[in-house]
Amino acid sequence: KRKEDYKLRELRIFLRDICRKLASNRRFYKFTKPVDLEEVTDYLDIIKQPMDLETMMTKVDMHKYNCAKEFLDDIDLICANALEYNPDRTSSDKQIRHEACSLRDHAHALIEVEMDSDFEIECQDIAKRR
Ligand SMILES: Cc1noc(C)c1-c1cc(NS(=O)(=O)c2ccccc2)cc(C(=O)O)c1
Repeated sequence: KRKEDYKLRELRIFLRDICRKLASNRRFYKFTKPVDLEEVTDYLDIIKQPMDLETMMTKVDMHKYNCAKEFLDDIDLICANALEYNPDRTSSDKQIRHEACSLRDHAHALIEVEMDSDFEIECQDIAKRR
């Protein structure tokens, strides 16, 4: 195995831990699974690229993320989807928008604190080459 394959394995171990922490926070419950298209029947009319934390965990296992930035892009997608699908002044829409912004900020903060910045730079260089 190449040296960079060991780096990417270390990245996967790190991202699984981040994903687990986010998915186990009760505040982010609505983002843990794909939106149920039987329950939310017009979801795909409005949201063209659904995303959720379970799907992200699968993407980690399938080596889809080569750096933390790519992982955070999917977190930002979860948040953007929730803001787009739930835009109204109702309390339920406001609540899910608040939860979505909290998920986004928590994820960025967790990675900022726990990730060595040089390691992320090395991963982003690998990502560019792939
Ligand atoms: C996410 C999301 N984005 O737009 C909307 C609207 C939601 C969303 C989706 C669901 N129901 S769900 O079956 O798709 C589901 C349940 C548990 C975990 C993950 C998804 C419930 C709620 C709610 O407010 O209770 C909100």
